[in-house]
Amino acid sequence: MSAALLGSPRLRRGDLSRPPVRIVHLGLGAFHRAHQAWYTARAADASEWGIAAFTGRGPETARVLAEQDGVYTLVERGAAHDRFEIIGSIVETRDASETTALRRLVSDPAVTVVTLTVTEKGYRLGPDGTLDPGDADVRADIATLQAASRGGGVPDGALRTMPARLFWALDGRFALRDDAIIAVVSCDNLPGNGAAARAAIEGVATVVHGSVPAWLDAGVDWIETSIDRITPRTTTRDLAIVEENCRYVDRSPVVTEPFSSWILSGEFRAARPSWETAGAEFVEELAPFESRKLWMLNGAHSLLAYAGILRGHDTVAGAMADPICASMVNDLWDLDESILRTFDAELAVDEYRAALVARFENPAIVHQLRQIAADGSVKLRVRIADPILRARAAGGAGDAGLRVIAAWIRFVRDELARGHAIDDVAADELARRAASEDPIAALLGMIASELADDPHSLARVRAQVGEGVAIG
Ligand SMILES: NC(=O)c1ccc[n+]([C@@H]2O[C@H](COP(=O)([O-])OP(=O)(O)OC[C@H]3O[C@@H](n4cnc5c(N)ncnc54)[C@H](O)[C@@H]3O)[C@@H](O)[C@H]2O)c1
Ligand SMILES: O=P(O)(O)OC[C@@H](O)[C@@H](O)[C@H](O)[C@H](O)CO
Repeated sequence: MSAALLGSPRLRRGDLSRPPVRIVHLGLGAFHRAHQAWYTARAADASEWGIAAFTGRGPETARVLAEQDGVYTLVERGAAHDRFEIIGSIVETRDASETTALRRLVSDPAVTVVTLTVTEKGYRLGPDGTLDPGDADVRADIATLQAASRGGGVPDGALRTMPARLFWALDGRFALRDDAIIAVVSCDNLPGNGAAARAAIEGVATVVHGSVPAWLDAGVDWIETSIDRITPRTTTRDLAIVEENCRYVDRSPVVTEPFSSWILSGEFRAARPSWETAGAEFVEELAPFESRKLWMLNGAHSLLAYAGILRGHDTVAGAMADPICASMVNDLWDLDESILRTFDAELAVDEYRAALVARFENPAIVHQLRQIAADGSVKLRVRIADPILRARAAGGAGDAGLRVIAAWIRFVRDELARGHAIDDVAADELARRAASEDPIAALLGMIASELADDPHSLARVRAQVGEGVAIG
């Protein structure tokens, strides 16, 4: 029976408890709801920790979830069957434009945690890891904040970027009490994501205040995390599956895989949920775990996205079933592994690798390659260039990684040749470089200038782009 014919009631909070707001989240997308909100809901002290979540760009998710009192269904999709769970940790949902409410909530002393999933590009950092002064939205936000510091206000909708919004909210908190410690927990796929969040806020604060405010480190704990749970975009078919199985209408369910991991590092001087009771791990040094995840999972995802699309595939599972793509993934993992094995940490690379194969091959998770392919100019630096550069420094060739960059260059050029718009935060710059005298060197330099300056890397990428056979 079609879901539309079932006439089921709308999902509501009902008897599910409503914990008080003590966490503010920025970036109310699918991943936050599959991951941090799920860990918070399963923690032993879940009844004490409610989340007020803000979208990043548009009001739709906040509006739809508000109609359901913030409650939604988490569909855990294994290869053989779905498991349905109602999550109630989000108790308030708001649009990104509501910065007055954001500042009020972050200023509440009961709130001691801010989490972030605003995408890699949402940090507005340049290649040197500091706030990008060339970003027009950043410049506009700084002008708004400077006007506010001269006595004006910041009307809702005036701030466009996460760094400015979070700065404005934290500045409000510390204007009231300078000892109100809070933790900012970045959950985006960036290496050193806590430091990245700090750099973004520092960049805004330094211009607006003329100096680094004391609260930046005295008041804020910048937590590093490695976050892992494959969460594709929800489809209309998923809404129907939820209604058919749960007999209620949920207009905003989230579908995710059974696997989940959250590794955190850093001191929380103020209170936080006991996420460890829900399976989160706390470690002294995060970097090795983060490299394992970003290089092996996200790096292979990007490989499958570009090589897979070039070879006519749509999804991760579809591309993994292609022996050429699967063999490229294996080669990339050999490269990653050769570096990870030199790290002083128990990384269980063999087990991680075997688990990744099963996760990527899960036929029930329909993860669109085009979703992963977006913003390659930002993502490849982290996922692919980093292991190549380390391999080159250790005397290796790094060819398996260079092949991924070659696939990306072919993808970009193919898309442009077909007249398609490239889904990338630097789409204009990509088009400019692709039309330059030496497009391969220019595009490679966008991922890492060191690779464009390295004769071996440039020659390999030229050859691999030219070969074409292996990737398309
Ligand atoms: N989906 C996953 O499997 C997964 C897994 C691990 C980590 N992550 C991290 O979470 C991020 C979000 O993933 P998702 O699946 O929730 O995506 P999504 O598209 O469902 O949600 C993204 C959220 O970020 C906001 N956003 C987008 N661009 C922004 C910008 N420029 N500035 C501020 N906010 C912006 C959106 O409005 C939305 O709230 C990823 O980019 C990644 O860093 C995702
Ligand atoms: O979310 P992005 O865009 O950074 O990357 C796309 C995928 O590689 C990513 O979402 C993975 O599914 C995720 O990181 C798994 O934990």
